[in-house]
Amino acid sequence: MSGDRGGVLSRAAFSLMTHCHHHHLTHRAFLPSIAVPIRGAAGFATPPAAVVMSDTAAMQQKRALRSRIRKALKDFSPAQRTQEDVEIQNFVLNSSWFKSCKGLCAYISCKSLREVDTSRIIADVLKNSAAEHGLQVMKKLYVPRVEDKNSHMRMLRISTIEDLVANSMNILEPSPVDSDQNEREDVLLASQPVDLLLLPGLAFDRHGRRLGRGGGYYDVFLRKYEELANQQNWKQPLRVALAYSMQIVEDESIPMTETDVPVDALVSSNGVFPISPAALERM
Ligand SMILES: Nc1nc2c(c(=O)[nH]1)N(C=O)[C@@H](CNc1ccc(C(=O)N[C@@H](CCC(=O)O)C(=O)O)cc1)CN2
Ligand SMILES: Nc1ncnc2c1ncn2[C@@H]1O[C@H](COP(=O)(O)OP(=O)(O)OP(=O)(O)O)[C@@H](O)[C@H]1O
Repeated sequence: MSGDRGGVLSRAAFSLMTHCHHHHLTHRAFLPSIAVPIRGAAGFATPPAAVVMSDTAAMQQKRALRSRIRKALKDFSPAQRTQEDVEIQNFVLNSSWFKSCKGLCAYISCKSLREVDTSRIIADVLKNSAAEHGLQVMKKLYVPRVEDKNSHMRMLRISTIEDLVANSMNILEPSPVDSDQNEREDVLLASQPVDLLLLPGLAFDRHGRRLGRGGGYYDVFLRKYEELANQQNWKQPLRVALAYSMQIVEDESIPMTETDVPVDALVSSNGVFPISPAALERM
């Protein structure tokens, strides 16, 4: 840590780091030395009170960071964006944790929001000819549908790209019922767990902190799913965020508030960066 510029947050981050040195990060050659797990093996540690800066200060800092990243994304050259889209999706598609996953939640990327493209990943999951799948069972895929403005989003199961319709924000999302008028399965009501969550966001850091678009949709969903998995005695799914290199920011830039849920790993055009102990074990 360089000095104490960040005040409370910086000291808190340092104390978190010193608690986590027993994870042998040096064994992972591809992991940058600054990537340090921020929670214990039991799950996400609620940060001590001192870690949480005043909520209004945090909100202002988040707002400023959002507009900085939005601007950078606007200025990102289409050619470079496309290149990173290809590389990021290749890292996911070629990974053992993706190949072996039986169920996942993923976002349907939106071009105008300049989100990391997920179309090849979605297409891969939904490809359904027996020849392509061999003996593998099809992965169950759940994608977001916004239900109301109160940070309420459901993850509904789709089986073809045709299940998606554009919403008022021009994001593709599943219709609530399928072509047979059956309710789609909600991942929070499913009898089987998912093992992977592919997450969007505006900014991320090497500790797994994540800044979303400010709706709280994902934070609320991630909490609910964590609770469900705990109740059911399921293994927690890996929370993996997809990020353009410009979306990965320095350590002190993303303030964490009480409701923020960190991610287990990042995938950027530079590779897969496991962060949490669960990620280090499984990736
Ligand atoms: N592809 C995708 N689907 C998703 C999300 C997402 O981030 N990406 N969501 C994750 O929450 C939910 C939808 N939430 C959203 C929240 C804000 C905006 C949006 O257009 N924000 C504008 C600014 C709007 C404003 O503040 O006036 C922006 O970020 O530029 C879009 C979706 C569910 N589905
Ligand atoms: N678990 C929760 N329960 C209730 N409100 C929440 C929860 N999580 C977040 N919120 C609220 O949602 C709003 C947006 O939060 P925040 O700025 O952290 O969202 P974000 O991380 O950018 O968005 P997202 O999670 O959708 O990507 C805040 O007002 C926050 O209090």
